[in-house]
Amino acid sequence: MAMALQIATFLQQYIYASQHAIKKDQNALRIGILSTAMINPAALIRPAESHGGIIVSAIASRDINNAKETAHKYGIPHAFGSYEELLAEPGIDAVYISLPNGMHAAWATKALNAGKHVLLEKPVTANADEARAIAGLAEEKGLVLVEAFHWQFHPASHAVKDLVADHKFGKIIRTWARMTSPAGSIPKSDIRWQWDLAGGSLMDMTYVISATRYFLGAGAAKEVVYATARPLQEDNRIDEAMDALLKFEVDAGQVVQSHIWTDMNRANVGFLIPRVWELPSIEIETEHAIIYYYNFMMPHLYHYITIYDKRTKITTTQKHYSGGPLWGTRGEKWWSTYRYQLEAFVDKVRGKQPVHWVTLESSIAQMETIDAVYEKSGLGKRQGHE
Ligand SMILES: NC(=O)C1=CN([C@@H]2O[C@H](COP(=O)(O)OP(=O)(O)OC[C@H]3O[C@@H](n4cnc5c(N)ncnc54)[C@H](OP(=O)(O)O)[C@@H]3O)[C@@H](O)[C@H]2O)C=CC1
Ligand SMILES: O=C1OC[C@@H](O)[C@H](O)[C@H]1O
Repeated sequence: MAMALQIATFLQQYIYASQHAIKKDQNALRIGILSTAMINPAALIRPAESHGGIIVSAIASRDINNAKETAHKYGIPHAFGSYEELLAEPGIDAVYISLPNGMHAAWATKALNAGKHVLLEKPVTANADEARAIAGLAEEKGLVLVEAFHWQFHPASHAVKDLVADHKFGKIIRTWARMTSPAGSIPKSDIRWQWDLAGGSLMDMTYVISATRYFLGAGAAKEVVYATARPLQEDNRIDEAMDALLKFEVDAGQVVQSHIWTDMNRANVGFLIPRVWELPSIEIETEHAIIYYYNFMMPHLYHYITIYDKRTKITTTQKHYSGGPLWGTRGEKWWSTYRYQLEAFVDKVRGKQPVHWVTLESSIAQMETIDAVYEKSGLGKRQGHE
């Protein structure tokens, strides 16, 4: 149901963000966008409307007409017919890269070399070698580079983290995370099905590993016990679905088993009914509780967190659309995950401590885990290109 969530977010953002458009600060950060990707309005353009500290000042496309059309539609002052031209523009402080996965590393490298801070779409690169290279470059240049794991910035995610962080319910025993899209919901021409663009279900639905690692507070998986890919009929190098069992080391040597499952072509019930209820979710079992976070990827639309206490056998439910352990009184109920992310990004570029951050170390561990799953499945690591 990932696409449906995306569409709902577009609507949510359209309604709320444009209603809350505010005047920009004099020294607002100027960000440019590389590509006219579908995700741009939800992830950056709309959220920026309600942030006084950032202006979307340029957009670049391989086709100048697309760039102009998008610029006109969203009131973006400058349009460029190539990504290089935007990067050469001295008035731009940062870029948002929403190119296909396989192009992330090459364009993040060019952007950093051009002196721009980078908000880079997930998955950060095609593989861990590329992630290490761009992380090293960002550090060398002293520029901000971050993987856009928007969901991690939402108050609901912090509330779940808080539930497991201090062993309130004992140690974590196991986790289970899934993300699926109904059969036929992603057109065959989509970048997600293209080997050359580092497509595949685990790459696109990388959230399942991100959520697992975030709640465990773990680095890269210690072991991939098994990884079973269901290859795409038209190209067996692409995983239409991936089912894997991983082992992560947490705390002092304790090992947790984590099941992850992605499916970009999830069979409908009786061939007809898309599983609309199957939103991205994670279950975390601890010694004393089972915690379930429903719709962790886009909690701003709808989510719930249930805590089943094994000792009392009572289930309680929580929802958090604002506030929480990290944001406190900052933020609004209508802020999307992307809006929270943008708040943190602007803070980081401005040298302020963001309430939460996706570190480069974490993005490298994320890609190491993805590489290991692909290797175990027999499909092999993904490759990047320009
Ligand atoms: N954070 C989130 O919630 C989401 C993140 N994503 C991530 O964002 C990225 C973009 O995804 P999505 O919006 O679906 O992408 P789209 O397919 O909509 O757009 C990709 C853009 O990349 C540019 N491009 C450059 N070279 C190519 C090529 N060879 N083939 C296709 N496009 C090319 C095109 O822009 P142009 O022609 O203008 O140059 C195109 O519009 C991915 O990395 C994806 O994982 C996607 C959806 C949600
Ligand atoms: O990041 C994403 O989030 C929403 C999904 O629709 C999409 O496939 C994925 O790229």
